[in-house]
Amino acid sequence: MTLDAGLGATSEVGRLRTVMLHRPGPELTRLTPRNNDTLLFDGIPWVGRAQEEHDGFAQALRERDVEVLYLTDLLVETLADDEARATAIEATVTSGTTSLRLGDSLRDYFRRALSDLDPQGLMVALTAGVRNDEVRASSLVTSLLGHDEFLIDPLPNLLFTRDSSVWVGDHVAITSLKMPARVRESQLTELIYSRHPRFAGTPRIHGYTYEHVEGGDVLLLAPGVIAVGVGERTTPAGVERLARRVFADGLAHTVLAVPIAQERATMHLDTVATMVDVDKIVMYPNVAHTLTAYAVTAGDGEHLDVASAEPFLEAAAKAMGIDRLHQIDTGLDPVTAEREQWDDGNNTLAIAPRVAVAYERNVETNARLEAAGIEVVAIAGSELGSGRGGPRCMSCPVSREPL
Ligand SMILES: NC(=O)NCCC[C@H](N)C(=O)O
Repeated sequence: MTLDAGLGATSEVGRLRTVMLHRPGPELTRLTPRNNDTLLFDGIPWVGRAQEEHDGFAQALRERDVEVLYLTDLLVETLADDEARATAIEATVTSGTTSLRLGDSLRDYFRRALSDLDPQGLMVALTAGVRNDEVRASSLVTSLLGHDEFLIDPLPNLLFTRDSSVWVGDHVAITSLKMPARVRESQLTELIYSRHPRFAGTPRIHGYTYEHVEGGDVLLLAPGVIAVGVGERTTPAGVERLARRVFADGLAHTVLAVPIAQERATMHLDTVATMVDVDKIVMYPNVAHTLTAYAVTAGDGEHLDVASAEPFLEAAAKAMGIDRLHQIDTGLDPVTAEREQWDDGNNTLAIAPRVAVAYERNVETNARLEAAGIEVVAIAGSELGSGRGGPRCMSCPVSREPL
């Protein structure tokens, strides 16, 4: 197996060649007012409109010569292989909360029932989940659980492909997602990256059973410099493991560990800041003066050298070897800034230096981006946004040109 020489990314802004998205599908139809909080959505999206908005996003990327891969297509292609199917089924039925919910009889039932499905049917079962009233099994567990309870949970947050894997150079990190509703997502990316012919053989730097690291926290500020948010999702131990590994594999010389508030509004570092040029960052102004970073570099052997906390923008510029990392949206009034941050105004996806996809609704932040010379590719996201993620969250760059 020879790897595609162009796989991977060393920055946030190198010309985007290939991206992995997930077009919202039947998993979103599983959301109800009773489960949306647990499933990490702030509302019940209008699924058809969310799909239209997502198609608009994909189209905007294709019009700029970006190849769009869909996670579910890759998954169905991967599941064509018998061994991959068996691995996927076993991982699902033995996965933490699912395994505990099913018990022995239903676990065995699902082993058989899922292996009877074709790759497309299996993909739908794994992503949209299976409700109690959708199985033919009858057991003590099916009798006692409510008819509309999930035996296998749906994965509505697959939409946010940023979080379930992240490329660092030509290596891929299979992330370890913190929230129970998302844990199974990276079993699927693990399967794709290890068994899909396009990716098999890609070197790894993390795994889904390791300490928590989520892709939305990982920002490739410049070749060799990675910022990692540490807050609600990525843990201190997660960034420690990642740092050790990227140093050992020569993928970075500095990791900036960036504490962020453990709150839903700032669940990942990319909810407060994203790169839009080699030396420009759009950043939630209400945190700009308080955000700090611990610069981590390789020490002797396994030891890591950890510098004292410094203001983020200063630590980043120093590590990147530039005079200044310019913050774009200074001057936004705090209430507008708060509203637009909630709606992912700072969560942009750069297609190239100074060209970034952003939600159209964040008019004030977008105006500042334009004023700073950034071309804003505006997309609709009123329904997509109910999952609290913007263009960066909804995309996993698989290939970017080096700067
Ligand atoms: N990188 C990101 O900020 N991703 C957005 C994830 C939203 C999802 N509903 C979650 O709570 O995990």
